Amino acid sequence: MTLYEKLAKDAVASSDIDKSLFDTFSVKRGLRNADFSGVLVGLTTIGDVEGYDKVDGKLVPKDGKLFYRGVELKDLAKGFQSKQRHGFEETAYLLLSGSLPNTEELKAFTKELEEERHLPPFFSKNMILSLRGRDIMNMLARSVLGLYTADDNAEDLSPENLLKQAVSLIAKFPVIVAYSYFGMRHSFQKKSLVIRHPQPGLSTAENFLYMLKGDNYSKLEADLLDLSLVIHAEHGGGNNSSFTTRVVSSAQTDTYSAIAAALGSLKGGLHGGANLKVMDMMENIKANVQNWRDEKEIKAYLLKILNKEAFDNTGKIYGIGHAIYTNSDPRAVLLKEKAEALAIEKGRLDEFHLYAAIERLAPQVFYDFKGANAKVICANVDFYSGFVYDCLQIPKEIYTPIFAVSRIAGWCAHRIEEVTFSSKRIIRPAYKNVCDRIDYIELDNR
Ligand SMILES: CC(=O)SCCNC(=O)CCNC(=O)[C@H](O)C(C)(C)COP(=O)(O)OP(=O)(O)OC[C@H]1O[C@@H](n2cnc3c(N)ncnc32)[C@H](O)[C@@H]1OP(=O)(O)O
Ligand SMILES: O=C([O-])CC(=O)C(=O)O
Repeated sequence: MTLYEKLAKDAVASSDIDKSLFDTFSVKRGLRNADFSGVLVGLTTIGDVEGYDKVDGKLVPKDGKLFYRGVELKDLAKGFQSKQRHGFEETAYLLLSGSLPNTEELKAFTKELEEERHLPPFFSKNMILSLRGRDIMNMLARSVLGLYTADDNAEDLSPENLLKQAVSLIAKFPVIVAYSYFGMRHSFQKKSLVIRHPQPGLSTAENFLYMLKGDNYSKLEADLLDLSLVIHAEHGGGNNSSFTTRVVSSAQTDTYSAIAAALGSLKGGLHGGANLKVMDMMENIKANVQNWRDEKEIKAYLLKILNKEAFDNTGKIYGIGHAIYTNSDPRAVLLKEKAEALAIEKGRLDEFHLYAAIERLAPQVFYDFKGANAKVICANVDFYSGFVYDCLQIPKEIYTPIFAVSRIAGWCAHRIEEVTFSSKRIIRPAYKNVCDRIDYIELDNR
């Protein structure tokens, strides 16, 4: 046995905690109650996620709703779309400040974003030439930590400084992602290094597409990317990356440290990284299901996935299930509409129908698999987003980074709330230790 095989065997054995002890000590696994609702750990005024009603102490599933500072997401989207305007900038303003901007405020905020898009000169050069990386989320996190050095006021926790840092990061994220993508391609795929400077007068979504593809993008693509940025921007305080932001911020550390931690969380396959997992899973399903219209064959394959006999053998159907949503995730509903329109335009309806069949059949297979007490599950935001990006010919490597380009707005709002609110306290829950006490043994006697 090698050293690592031995260490791994011992670590696995000593990490194994009897599941029944969680009940014995009333510990909520994953901070979730037995009825699947989350343990209440904080108060916020930022995002609100509704997925069920509690009636006589029981959860009653319902269609999902999402609110940003009290405004329902679908009303927000309808508002700017009906005026043929991009909405990410006003969404970010709403999340950071607590209210929708008027025309003057939006203009000033947009101008500030425009100015803040430029990376420090030493930084672009260093990042592209030295920051070799195989994963854009990892490169983004390292870049964020690097920006600490470029900020003379990095440790200042005053609300005004936190807001300056927030606007700077919201502006810079798309630039860093685009440059990191080309840097990665250059280093590892021997492709050309393309650096396009952000252009004045373009929205966040347009600038991002411009930096990726030059002028080679359509209005439809820009509108869809803008919508995607709006719907991914915030999801309450309990989602894994926003909670990470709050936990780390509660220690009174700097913005760059907190955001780098949040990026690490979002990258995970059960959180923002699920959009990439969905694409890999769908490739696997497409290759293994002969007849995409045969529901029986699709169900049998989904069951194999749940049984850990197919795809990545984890037993997870990615893009399905949510901590709060039950009947539907409103973001998936919005994306599905767009995915269908795109599929028609791009001649990919067969694929779209396969997605729609999996969205419909996965919950049925899940209930049969789990039995009567299974939680009610539905497609989540990550289910259709990859398909939409693929139709827009956006490279796979930046699916999860696009989530970050958007969610940075929500993270910053949560950080500001956590650092600023008057009843704050460092977040420090308890862990019950269930290890037996043992005597220290001298090295020669072990
Ligand atoms: C932006 C976002 O983060 S959206 C979520 C993106 N993630 C995914 O799509 C990954 C697939 N989905 C999942 O893993 C889960 O549904 C989560 C992590 C999103 C939410 O999990 P929750 O439902 O809150 O909690 P939990 O993971 O305990 O689920 C309850 C049970 O249902 C199972 N389950 C839930 N969703 C799925 C799924 N998609 N596939 C297989 N099993 C699932 C869990 O394994 C768990 O089983 P257990 O009680 O035997 O341990
Ligand atoms: O709320 C969650 O647990 C995950 C999620 O959908 C998000 O962060 O957008």
